[in-house]
Amino acid sequence: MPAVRVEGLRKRYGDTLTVDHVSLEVRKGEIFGILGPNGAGKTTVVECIAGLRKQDAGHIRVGDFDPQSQRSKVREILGVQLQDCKLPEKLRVEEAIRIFSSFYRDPADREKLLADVGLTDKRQTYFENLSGGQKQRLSIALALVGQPHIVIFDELTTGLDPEARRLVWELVESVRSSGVTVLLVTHSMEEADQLCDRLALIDSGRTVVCDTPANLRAMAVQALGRDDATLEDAYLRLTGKNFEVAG
Ligand SMILES: Nc1ncnc2c1ncn2[C@@H]1O[C@H](COP(=O)(O)OP(=O)(O)OP(=O)(O)O)[C@@H](O)[C@H]1O
Repeated sequence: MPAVRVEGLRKRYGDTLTVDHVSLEVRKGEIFGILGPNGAGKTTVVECIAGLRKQDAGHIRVGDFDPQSQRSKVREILGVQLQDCKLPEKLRVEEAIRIFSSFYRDPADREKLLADVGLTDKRQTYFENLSGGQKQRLSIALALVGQPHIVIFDELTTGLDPEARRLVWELVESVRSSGVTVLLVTHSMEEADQLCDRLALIDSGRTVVCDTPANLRAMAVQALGRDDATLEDAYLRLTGKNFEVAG
């Protein structure tokens, strides 16, 4: 059984069809990327997967469960870090982890979690005084506090400097090594190429292709006759659009 299965997902906001027939399958134990430009509909897809939005059409399964009708079951196996995690400014790191732990029957060990995300020495620090990278590492800890089997990370590294981004990438790798399936939303080609085992390329609310970064690059190499073809070239080839302006 796949970790997550999405078939023919559609979601409309008013008159706009934001997600139009997105289908994808996330295998257990992989880092699966949803890659697309800003506004492509990536967040809407993962919000439907998490049961935070109701789709207009299509089927979603998280493990064996339907996020709409079995939301509490899905909450037991799915951890979510959504874009722009904002906590009260005067909340300390360890208070945030304690509060989130209280939502779960069998929460993770709080000391281990702090150590795993490299925030043990920041436990007494207010949220407002954390750096961007530390805030993102805290948001990863909060997504993992319920010991999920699958975790969604949405735009984890946007705005981080290269060093902070590298630390977050290492953390994502170690989350996967611990046996958790990762569904990663990103608009960074580099991040997708670096971290993901497989990707769904999303363009204007549609899945263009699902494949490994290496296969997508190989496709672009063959199509363009250039050995240095990149994921970006593959995107351009598949959509006819430049990634930066496609959303
Ligand atoms: N609640 C809403 N009501 C109306 N329109 C919305 C709503 N949420 C998102 N949209 C619109 O749907 C489109 C897709 O948004 P979404 O956040 O899913 O895209 P995204 O690919 O995650 O983009 P980004 O990378 O910028 O976060 C955008 O045009 C956005 O403005």
